[in-house]
Amino acid sequence: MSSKSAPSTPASKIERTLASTPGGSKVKEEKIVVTVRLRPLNKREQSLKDQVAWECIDDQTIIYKPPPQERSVVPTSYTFDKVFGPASLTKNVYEEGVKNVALSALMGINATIFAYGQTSSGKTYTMRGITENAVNDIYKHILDNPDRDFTIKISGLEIYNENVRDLLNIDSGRNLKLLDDPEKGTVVEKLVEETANNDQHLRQLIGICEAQRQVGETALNDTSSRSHQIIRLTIKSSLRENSDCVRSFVASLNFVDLAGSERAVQTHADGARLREGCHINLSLMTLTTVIRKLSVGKRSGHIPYRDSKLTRILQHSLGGNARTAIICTLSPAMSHFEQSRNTLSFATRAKEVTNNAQVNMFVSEKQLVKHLQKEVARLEAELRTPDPSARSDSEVLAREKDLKIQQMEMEIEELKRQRDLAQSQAEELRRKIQEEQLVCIANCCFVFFNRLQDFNPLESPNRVKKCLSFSGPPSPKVECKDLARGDRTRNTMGRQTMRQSSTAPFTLMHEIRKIEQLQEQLGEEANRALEVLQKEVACHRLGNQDAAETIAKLQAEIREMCAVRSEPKEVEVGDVIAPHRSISANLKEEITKLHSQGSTIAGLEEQLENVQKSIDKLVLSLPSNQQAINEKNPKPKSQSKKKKILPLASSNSPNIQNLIRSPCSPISSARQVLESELENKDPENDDIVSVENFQGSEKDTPTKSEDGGISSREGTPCFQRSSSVNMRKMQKMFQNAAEENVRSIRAYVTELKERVAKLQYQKQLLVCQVLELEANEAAGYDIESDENISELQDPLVSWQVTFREQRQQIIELWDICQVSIIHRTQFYLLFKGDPADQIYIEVELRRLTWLHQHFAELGNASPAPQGDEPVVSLSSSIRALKREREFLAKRLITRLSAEERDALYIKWEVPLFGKHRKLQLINKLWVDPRDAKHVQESAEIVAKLVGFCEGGNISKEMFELNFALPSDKRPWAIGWNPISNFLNL
Ligand SMILES: Nc1ncnc2c1ncn2[C@@H]1O[C@H](COP(=O)(O)OP(=O)(O)OP(=O)(O)O)[C@@H](O)[C@H]1O
Repeated sequence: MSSKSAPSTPASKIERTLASTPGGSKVKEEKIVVTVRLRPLNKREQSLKDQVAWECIDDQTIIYKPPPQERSVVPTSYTFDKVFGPASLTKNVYEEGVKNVALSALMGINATIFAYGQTSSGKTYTMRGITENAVNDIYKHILDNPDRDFTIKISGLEIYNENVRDLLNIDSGRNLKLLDDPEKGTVVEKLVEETANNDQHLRQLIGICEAQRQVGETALNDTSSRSHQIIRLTIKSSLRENSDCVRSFVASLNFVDLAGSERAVQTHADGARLREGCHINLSLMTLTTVIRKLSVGKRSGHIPYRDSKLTRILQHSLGGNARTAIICTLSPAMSHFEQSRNTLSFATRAKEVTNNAQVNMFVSEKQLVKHLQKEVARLEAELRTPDPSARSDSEVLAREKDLKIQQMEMEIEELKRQRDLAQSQAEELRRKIQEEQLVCIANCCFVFFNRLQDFNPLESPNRVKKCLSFSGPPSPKVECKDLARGDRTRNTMGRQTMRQSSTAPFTLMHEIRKIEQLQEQLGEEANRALEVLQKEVACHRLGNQDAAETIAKLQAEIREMCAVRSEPKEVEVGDVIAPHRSISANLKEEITKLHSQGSTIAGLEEQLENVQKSIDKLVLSLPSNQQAINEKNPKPKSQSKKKKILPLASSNSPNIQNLIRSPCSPISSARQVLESELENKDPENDDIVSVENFQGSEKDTPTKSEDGGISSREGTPCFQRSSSVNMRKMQKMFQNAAEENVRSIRAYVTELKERVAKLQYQKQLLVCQVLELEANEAAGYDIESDENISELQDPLVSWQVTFREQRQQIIELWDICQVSIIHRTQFYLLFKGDPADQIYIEVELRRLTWLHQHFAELGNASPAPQGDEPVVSLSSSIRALKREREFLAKRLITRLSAEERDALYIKWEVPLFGKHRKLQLINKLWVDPRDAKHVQESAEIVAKLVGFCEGGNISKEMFELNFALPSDKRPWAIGWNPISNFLNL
């Protein structure tokens, strides 16, 4: 903004939040400005001789003044941006508390001022004065800034019983819809917006809005506002004519007068007033939740703006693109202490909410057209008088770009030239080496030829041929022994042979024979090396003894398990009800069967554990792991050498083959690759292996010749390169395949475990049924005529309906039987009506029914302990539940922040500063089984305290273990008789 247009009003003070140049729209984070206003005691309060509970001790602190009889309570103080005592004027509240925020709207920043507080605390009284003062200042600013053109529009709405009504068009009687606009956010459809011609007109329109608002009489306020009122001014401003600036400011300024939070008991509300009160409290609760969530950071999860129309409309003002000021109004009366403290808690949290206000600018079409016309005129003038020095920026840029491209092209050319030069140099070098080798061979032949001529001219052609057959080619791989001593030898060859020219013919013959012999040896050596290599490859293919044995064991175990697994299939879900008929005939037999099933399942789990161990062993025996182990625990040299050469030493175990044949195993393909690699091996490579072996093998393929240069294969770089690359590749392939197998077996084992868990549950259900039947038989009840069972078997009964009914029964039985609230929470959060939950719901309902009967039979009597069995009685359950609540109360400290705790105290109406408030809160959880919301919220709190989340760290299969004693690892193995074992909580 130019200095010319800078506001001369105190609004200039708010530059800290402004993007003060029209060119930028910087976002600035800023906390909500929170002030508190304490009104004087009103006539009603005075007449009731109500005491003053609050005092503003300075301009930022308000404290609670406990009555003399409450000496023990430490005075509590709250600090805010500003606090205003009973004697303060609304003008002061405006000037010191909200003016800066309100006038931001004049410079394109959205602003919202709202009043929050209990009914009759002075919200309307304060907001009227604030609006009046703001209007005055807005028009003062307009007067002070004649260079800018301002447009002010006004709209007014109220949210009454969750309906949005247009206060400037009340006759329409419409409930206005809220629409989502991608740019503007929530928009109220068809809301009338009037343009204010001047300040008087604006005041008049505001007056209309206030007059149309729903007001009613309550015990606390003769003119109680029964709706939330939002008066919105939209302020646009742009620089007047002759300005180059095309951008204009636009912002909205909201004055929000909320309906007061109220207690029906205090307002004596009934009928329509009570209904209004409910809506008011509900939307204020959403506002409180939004503020609470925003106060712990915007990333604290979902912010429920959409839960009420109020928060939806005010979304920008709550943590969004706006500056916001909240005035919290308080009654000083002791009788309103609780409500006042709730207001202060709200204010405390609101202080932590951060907004991201930015300057909102728009380009007016009129201004834009004007600007473009000017620009066109300037360009036309430029074209008429071309001036090279006045080139446009884009031309300069294009030129720079062209220059850069040219430069890069030149660099590429230079690089190409250098590359060609290097290639020709390399070519030249290669050619020279070949020439040198040819000279060397020619010399050699010349000497032989001369010698043979000396010896026997008639035989010479054959001899020459033979000599050339091994010394001729330039390749170094077939150089004869004398020639193979290296470059040095090769270079001096000519001189040596010249010196030998006088050697006797038989010496020469001997030389030739020796070379022939060496050639033969070379062939043999190559063959031997190949054999060793093939053996090694074969050994690798077969795997090592340990792994093979493990795999054999593993397979035997899996086979055994498969056999065991088929047995419990008799107890499938569909069969659960079936035993009823036979049970009534022969209960004993069924019970024995169940008992044996228990041990079968136990056996199955043991088997599973064995398999798991075997898998772990197998994983350990894999080459990479083995190598890691060897590195960790070095073995004696001979052993480690064996491992190194044969990491998967020979074994004829068929098991590995079985494993390899497993459909998910890639090892079969790995094997094919292996074989094809050997079969298709390039003969050239054979040569390389043999020659290099010839050059350096001694340990594994010793030769007779000491001076033959044949040494150990180990440590020969070329050998390692050619064979160990393949070995590593093979090991890797085997390892991958084995790991793949292990993974598939693990998945299989997990699946089996899940089946075991399910069987266990089914067994529990069966046991419950048996007990029920036993009890019914004892009572002479005819099982066949049991309607409940026939209903259970009726496939037409909708599961969802049944689920809801049964879950409600369960919740009520939990309450009656004083069941652990952690257990309730887990169960409640886990089983939400999925058809697969049927069995769990069934079991829970049956065991609770049994428990209920059991408690009823016991009455107040303390049951005698049966051996080691824990005694279950209602009183023991109550005691256990009490301990659990105490435990959870302690967890409130560690699991929740102070703010979260305070929010809960407020929500659950626990005095914020009361004694034992943590326990008080926990004692309020899970106490109303008929209130679904209460149950849900109780479960959420307990879940948070014990640290489990839905779909997270608890699973249905795990859940069943909660029926068992913590010390009991295999609940099904105990047998059904002491049912209290798994009913114990
Ligand atoms: N600071 C104050 N000084 C003097 N009187 C006040 C002050 N605040 C409020 N009052 C008086 O208290 C009464 C209730 O105030 P008001 O209607 O503004 O409360 P409210 O919070 O808007 O109530 P509701 O939520 O029920 O609408 C009014 O008669 C008002 O004049």
